[in-house]
Amino acid sequence: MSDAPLRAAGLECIRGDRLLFSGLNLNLSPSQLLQVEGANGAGKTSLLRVLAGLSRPAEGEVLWRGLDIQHNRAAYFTEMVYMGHAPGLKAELSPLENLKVSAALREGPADDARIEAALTRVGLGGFEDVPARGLSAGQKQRTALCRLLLNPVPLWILDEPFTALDVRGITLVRELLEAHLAEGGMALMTSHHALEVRGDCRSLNLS
Ligand SMILES: Nc1ncnc2c1ncn2[C@@H]1O[C@H](COP(=O)(O)OP(=O)(O)OP(=O)(O)O)[C@@H](O)[C@H]1O
Repeated sequence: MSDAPLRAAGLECIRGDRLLFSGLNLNLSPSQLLQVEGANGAGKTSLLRVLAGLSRPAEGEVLWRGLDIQHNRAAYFTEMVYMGHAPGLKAELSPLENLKVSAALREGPADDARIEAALTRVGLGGFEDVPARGLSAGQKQRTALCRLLLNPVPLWILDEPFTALDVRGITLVRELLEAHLAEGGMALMTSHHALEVRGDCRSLNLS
């Protein structure tokens, strides 16, 4: 049996009256990236939500370090970050405030200097105090990416992380992924962009 930290076996997913996939197995080991590919509507987001423990499969199980994530959600959520389609920011709060709130919800109060350094790293120096409703789509996405820097966890699950990003933003995500893999992290990702990431990269096609 594989000793990969993330293992899924026999996954089946049905949305409405459509069977999206069945009998799906996957493993993810340290320093690996798995890119989930497929046409619009193939079930990529549905699969990522199941792997993140946000929805339940019709059949099968997802194991994290050998334990079913549905029965060990609290432990799983301390070791995994999920970034969905939407950046998930409160419109009236600034990037600094949004990140303080999300850090406080996860690992306790965060220090401003660390958050400001992360915002600078993602190219948002000078925008720390602008309410999120006044940011562009790409700037909101960059704010969301800061969560990866501020909350170092082994597993990233990223649904379309390049949404709204310009060329430099796409390079930034690639660099973050490469550093994460080099440190032994794991990542699952969907993307319609072809992306060359240095490291152990695999793909799973749902079409
Ligand atoms: N809440 C829902 N209720 C019913 N069907 C849904 C729901 N959400 C998604 N679906 C259906 O499930 C299928 C897969 O959707 P999903 O979002 O997983 O696809 P995707 O591969 O991520 O697509 P895209 O590339 O467009 O983001 C689609 O046919 C969609 O219509």
